[in-house]
Amino acid sequence: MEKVIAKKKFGQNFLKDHTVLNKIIQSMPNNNNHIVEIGPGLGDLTKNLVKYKDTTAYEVDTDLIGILNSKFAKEIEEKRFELIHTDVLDAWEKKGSLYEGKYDLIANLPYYIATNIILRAFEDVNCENIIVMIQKEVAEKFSANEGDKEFSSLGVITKLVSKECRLLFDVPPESFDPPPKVTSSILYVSKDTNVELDKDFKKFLKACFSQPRKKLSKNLSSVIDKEFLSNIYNELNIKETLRPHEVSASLYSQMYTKVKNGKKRG
Ligand SMILES: C[S@@+](CC[C@H](N)C(=O)[O-])C[C@H]1O[C@@H](n2cnc3c(N)ncnc32)[C@H](O)[C@@H]1O
Repeated sequence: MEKVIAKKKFGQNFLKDHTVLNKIIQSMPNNNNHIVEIGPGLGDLTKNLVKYKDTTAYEVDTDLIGILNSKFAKEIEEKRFELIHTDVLDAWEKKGSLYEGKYDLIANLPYYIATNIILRAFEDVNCENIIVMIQKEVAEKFSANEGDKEFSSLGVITKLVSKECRLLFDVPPESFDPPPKVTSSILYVSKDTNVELDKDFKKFLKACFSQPRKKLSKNLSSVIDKEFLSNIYNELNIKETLRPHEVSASLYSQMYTKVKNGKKRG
């Protein structure tokens, strides 16, 4: 077969390391969920996924569609594999969910939109578990704990929407062809499907973390009345000197509820 030239604009770094592929498969949750893969690429991970479970994959690159259709002709015929040729973010926009039943997202993500994809998967009510390869630095933001210097709005959101979030293992650039410039990590998130975040919560967090090294009270005082803010701090027993990364996800959630209720009244 003709050698495929990886396209930078689609974040194509094909995973070639069999040990890593096996470790991803071994990390799959033991349940009856369908699998959704984003960006099957040349199908190396896909080949392993379809051995275990029915899979739906979304691929944007037209040049890969023919290759995948012939590689997985048997699985497509047997309805164990469905390949959807589209930009996955458009699919979410149009359909709301990537699959009509409960599913786990398992993928080596295109890094240029990895954060967006994970945040979108958090909102997709049918997605229960997420096992994705992303840039290590980004994975550390998602899995950070309060007090860690990496704890940001991504960490707060992840804590609130998940039962568990962990970095499973790191993957060096040499495991890919072509090798990316950075180390990668596998991120595992088990979602708490009962939680739905308020649509304006992200805007509130943006204000909270606008100047991450300043005091949280300073960041909030530019969007909230000082006296109202001081009352919230007193009611929730929050120390005035705390920086944004030192406040727990649950306190952020309680503060947001008070701000929202206060605004409704005011
Ligand atoms: C890092 S590669 C992973 C390829 C393959 N899964 C592997 O592990 O070798 C990312 C894949 O995502 C695809 N991709 C990039 N942007 C996409 C988008 N917006 N929607 C769907 N697929 C996309 C790329 O074409 C590529 O196949």
